Amino acid sequence: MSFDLPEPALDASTHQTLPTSQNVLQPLIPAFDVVGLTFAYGNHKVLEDVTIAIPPRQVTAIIGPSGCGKSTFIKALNRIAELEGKVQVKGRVEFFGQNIYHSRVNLNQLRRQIGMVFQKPNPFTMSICENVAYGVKLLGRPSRDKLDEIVEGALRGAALWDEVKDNLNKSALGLSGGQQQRLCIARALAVQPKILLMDEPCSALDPIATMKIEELISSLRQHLTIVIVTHNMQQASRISNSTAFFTTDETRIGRLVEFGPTARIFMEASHPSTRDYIEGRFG
Ligand SMILES: Nc1ncnc2c1ncn2[C@@H]1O[C@H](COP(=O)(O)OP(=O)(O)OP(=O)(O)O)[C@@H](O)[C@H]1O
Repeated sequence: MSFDLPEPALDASTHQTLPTSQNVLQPLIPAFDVVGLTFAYGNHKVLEDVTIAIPPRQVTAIIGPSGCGKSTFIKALNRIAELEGKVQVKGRVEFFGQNIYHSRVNLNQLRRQIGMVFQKPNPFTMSICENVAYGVKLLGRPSRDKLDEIVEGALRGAALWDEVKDNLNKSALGLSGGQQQRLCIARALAVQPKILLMDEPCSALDPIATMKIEELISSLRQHLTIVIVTHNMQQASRISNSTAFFTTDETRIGRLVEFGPTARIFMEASHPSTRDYIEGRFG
């Protein structure tokens, strides 16, 4: 793994803000500033020279054909890709100004701030309440009342509270697929992340459950930065502010082709391969 710049690992919550004319505090820096990222599992290069600045408090959709490295890209953003084996990383990934590949980065703290929701809902084999409280208890020992408050807040935040409030001690495995996915979102929210990475979170869900997750994403973006991988072009156009199109060629190495406001990417993409992909001509 290569680390470009030696610098202290700071707490990302210390990033600077400035008041705007509307007197609203706006972050000055991207949520993720990725420069020249090249990523390999062992010697298998999957991404090359990806440069992208992901805006804060927006939804960014990552689209592209199967195998172009979309999941790998988001798993490189919270360094969970390396849990799957040896990886090689070149380039720079800054999270609110911190180089996350610096050797002194606290990975637990990093991953707490960058939550992740996967394709298949993966609730733990425990009660609904224990699922949401799980990460909170790992971080400290809140009082019972505080924990109850956090669990309720996270379940409300994930638009699940009304459906489960009378069954908090029942097994999470008894929930429907869509409810399980919202429970996983609640579990991620409970530790107050700054970012939510979502890897095709609706691909295992029916249209109604998908609609609920999309509504949830739209409400969460007021407070959170969301990066979502999706194969569903309509979903990307409905819920995202910005879209990044990745693709690969005969080398099987993924590259970022184009990134910009979703409306522009969908209406007048600059690159022919982006237009071909969006219009369903390949992928
Ligand atoms: N843990 C891993 N070890 C080795 N190779 C991997 C690993 N995970 C993914 N790959 C390889 O990396 C490449 C990109 O995979 P990735 O899942 O990131 O693509 P993707 O665009 O998300 O694909 P899909 O849309 O099909 O989910 C593929 O060739 C895949 O086989």
